[in-house]
Amino acid sequence: MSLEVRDLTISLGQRVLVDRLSFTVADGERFGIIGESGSGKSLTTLAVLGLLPDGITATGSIRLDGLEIIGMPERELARIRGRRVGAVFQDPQTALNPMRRIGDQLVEPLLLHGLVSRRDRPGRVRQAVRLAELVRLPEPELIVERYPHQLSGGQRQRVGIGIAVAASPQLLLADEPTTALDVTIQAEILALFNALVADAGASLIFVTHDLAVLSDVADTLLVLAGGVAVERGSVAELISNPRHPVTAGLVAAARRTSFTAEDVR
Ligand SMILES: Nc1ncnc2c1ncn2[C@@H]1O[C@H](COP(=O)(O)OP(=O)(O)OP(=O)(O)O)[C@@H](O)[C@H]1O
Repeated sequence: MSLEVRDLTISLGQRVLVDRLSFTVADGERFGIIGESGSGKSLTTLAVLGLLPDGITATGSIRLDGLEIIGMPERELARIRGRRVGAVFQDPQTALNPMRRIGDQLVEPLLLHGLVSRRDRPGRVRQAVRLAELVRLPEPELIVERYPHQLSGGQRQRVGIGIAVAASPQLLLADEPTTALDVTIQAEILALFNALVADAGASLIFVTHDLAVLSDVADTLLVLAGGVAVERGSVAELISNPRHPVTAGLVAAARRTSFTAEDVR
């Protein structure tokens, strides 16, 4: 799945929140969007999903395999979300429904897109267990019967990822999916993203404020500041030779926290 964003401008009335942003994500590419809080990362990913909050508008062009997302009617957007583009957000606690079993939530996208029948209970259970296995949840047959509060934070995020990849989308959007997790769990989840996109041949857009995280899951990087793209390039290149002060600040912050010895050499 390729994504082509051209002159994307996101506004709230007269206030421009994202200003003429352009980037391309090739088929199978792992693309990172990084920037400080308020730089426009989340609005950019929401625009790709056609999910901007009420009152916020987008102009320009967002093409998914040539299909224009901006101005697309809601019914058509609903056919794309979950099916062609999967999304994982920061907080698995609020993304999951506390009242529904894990298995039911995992298969929801399959039901929504007609890939399994609501009447086919054995089929639904099989699919739920398959997805639990895919995201490496322990005891898949048992865990699909549980409720979100019975899982750890890392396990809940695995469920969130399972839901995102359930209908085999060819583009996966991840907005700070590891920010709420502690560092060891974070590393496991990043490894899972890498394995899933490699196995599916899917493209990944990974959004974060933490360059150390991106060095593990992205090849190419776009740096946003105040709604504007200030720098772009390969992750290795930007880490070793940041040109914009914002990028240099992100490199310094990552060095202080969790770069491995290999990254900072
Ligand atoms: N629903 C909204 N109403 C008004 N302004 C908004 C809304 N959502 C975002 N903004 C504004 O748009 C700008 C970009 O926000 P966005 O959430 O995309 O930033 P971000 O880089 O994802 O930050 P964070 O890492 O804190 O989520 C910010 O100035 C923010 O205040």
